[in-house]
Amino acid sequence: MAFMNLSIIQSMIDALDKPAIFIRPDYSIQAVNRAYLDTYKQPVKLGHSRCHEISHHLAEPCDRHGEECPLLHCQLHGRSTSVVHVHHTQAGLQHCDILMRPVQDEDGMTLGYLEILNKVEFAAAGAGVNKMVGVSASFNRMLNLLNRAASADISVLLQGETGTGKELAARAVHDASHRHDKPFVIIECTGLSEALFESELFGHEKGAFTGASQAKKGLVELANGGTLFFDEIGDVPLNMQVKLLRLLETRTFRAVGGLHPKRSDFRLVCASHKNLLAMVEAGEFRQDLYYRIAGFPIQLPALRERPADIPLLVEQFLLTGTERKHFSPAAMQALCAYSYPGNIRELKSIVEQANLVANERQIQLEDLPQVCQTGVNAQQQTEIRSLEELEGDYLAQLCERFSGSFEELASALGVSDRTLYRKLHKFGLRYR
Ligand SMILES: Nc1ncnc2c1ncn2[C@@H]1O[C@H](COP(=O)(O)OP(=O)(O)OP(=O)(O)O)[C@@H](O)[C@H]1O
Repeated sequence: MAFMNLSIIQSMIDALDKPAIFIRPDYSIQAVNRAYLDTYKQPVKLGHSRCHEISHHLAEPCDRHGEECPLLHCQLHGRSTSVVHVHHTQAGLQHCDILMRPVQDEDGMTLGYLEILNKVEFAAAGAGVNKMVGVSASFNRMLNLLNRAASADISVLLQGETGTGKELAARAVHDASHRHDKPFVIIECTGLSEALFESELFGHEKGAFTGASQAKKGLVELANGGTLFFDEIGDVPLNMQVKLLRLLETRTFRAVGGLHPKRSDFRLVCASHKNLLAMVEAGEFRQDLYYRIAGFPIQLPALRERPADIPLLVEQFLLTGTERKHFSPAAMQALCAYSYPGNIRELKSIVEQANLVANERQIQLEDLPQVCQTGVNAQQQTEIRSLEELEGDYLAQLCERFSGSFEELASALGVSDRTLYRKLHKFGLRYR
C-alpha cells in the first residue's frame, strides 16, 4: 500500500475519539489511534501485531474460537458489518461492538479494513455489577441488536420466553439511548381493565369520577422525553388496542375528564412472551398495531440456547447471599444440564434457594430443588456411556430444540460450520 494512503488513514483514525485500527486481510494492524492504545494497554507493533492478539490474547483469529469474525464477513459480502465480541481491555473483560468497514482505493481495490470499537456499557462479561451478564455468541448477537436499536429512536419489540431478561433489555435500550437522563416508565399490561387502562395511561382531571379528588398525571405524560415500556403488550385486550394505536400514531392523548389533547414525546419499547404474529393471524392482536410497535423486533434467546452463560449467571446470583458460597462440581453440572422453562428468573431463584438451604460453604447436589437433580441422578444410575454417544445425543437434542440458524448453532457450540456438518453427518442427523 502506498505510504500516502496509510498516512491519510492514520490521520483519519486519529480524528476519532473511539478506539480504532486499520488492518490488512492477514489481520496485521497497520495504523492505530490513541484511544485504542489506551483501551488495550498492549504494545502494538505496526505491521506485525494482529488484532486478535491484542483484543483476545489469542494467537489465532477469533472465528477459530466460536466468535464471528467481522473481517471474514466483510471479505465475503464486500460491505461493512458490526458484531459484539468480548475483549481483554485495560479495565478487564469488556463487551465491544465492533464496526468493520472495507477501505477501497479509487479503482475499487480493497486496501484493508477500518475497525472502530464501541464499549457496550450495559453488559458485563464478569459477575459483580448490576448489568446484563453473559458471554455466549447468542447473547452477544442480542447485545449487538440492542445497541443498534438504542442509537435510533425506533420502536423496539422484545420477544422471548418468560424470564429471558426482556425488562432488563428494555432498560438497557433506554440507558444506552440519548434519552437516558429522562424517565423510563413501565406499563404492566397484564390485568389492566378498560377503566384502569385509560386513567393509568392518560391520567385524570379533578372530579373526573367518584374518588378523583385530585388531578393525576398518567404514565404517558410522565414518560415525556424518555422511554415508555409496555410489558406484556400481547395482554392488551382488542378494544383497548385501538386507543393505544391512536396514541402511538399521534403521540397525543386526552386525560379522563379532560377537554384538551396533550402531547408526549417518548421512545416506545414493548415486550411480549407471546408470539404476536400468531396472535395477529388468529385475530387476537391488531395487525396495524403490530407493525407500529415492531419497528425493530429483537428475539431474546432462551437460557437453554446459551448454556455457556450459566456458570457466569450462577456466580452473579451467588453474590446476593450474605455468605460467599460456591457450588460443588456435581451441583454445577446439574445446574448446567437443566432446561430452565422459566429461564434466567428460574436460575436465579434456584441459586438463591440452594444458597439458603446449604449448611456448608460448598453447595451440594442435594441442596438443589428436585427438578434440577432429576436429570443428573438418572444419568448417575445408568452405566457409563461413551463421550461419543453423549455427543450424538446432545446434537440430536439441539437439532430439535435450537431455534437459530445452522451457522448460529455452530457458533454457539464453538465449532466451524464444516465441523458441525461433519458431526451431524456422522450421527445421521439433519438440522432443519
Ligand atoms: N443477562 C442477565 N444477567 C443478569 N441477570 C439477568 C439477565 N437477564 C435477566 N436477568 C434477571 O432475570 C430475572 C428476569 O428478568 P426479566 O424480568 O427482565 O425477564 P422478562 O423476560 O421481562 O420476564 P417476563 O416475561 O416474565 O416479564 C430478573 O431478576 C433479571 O434481573
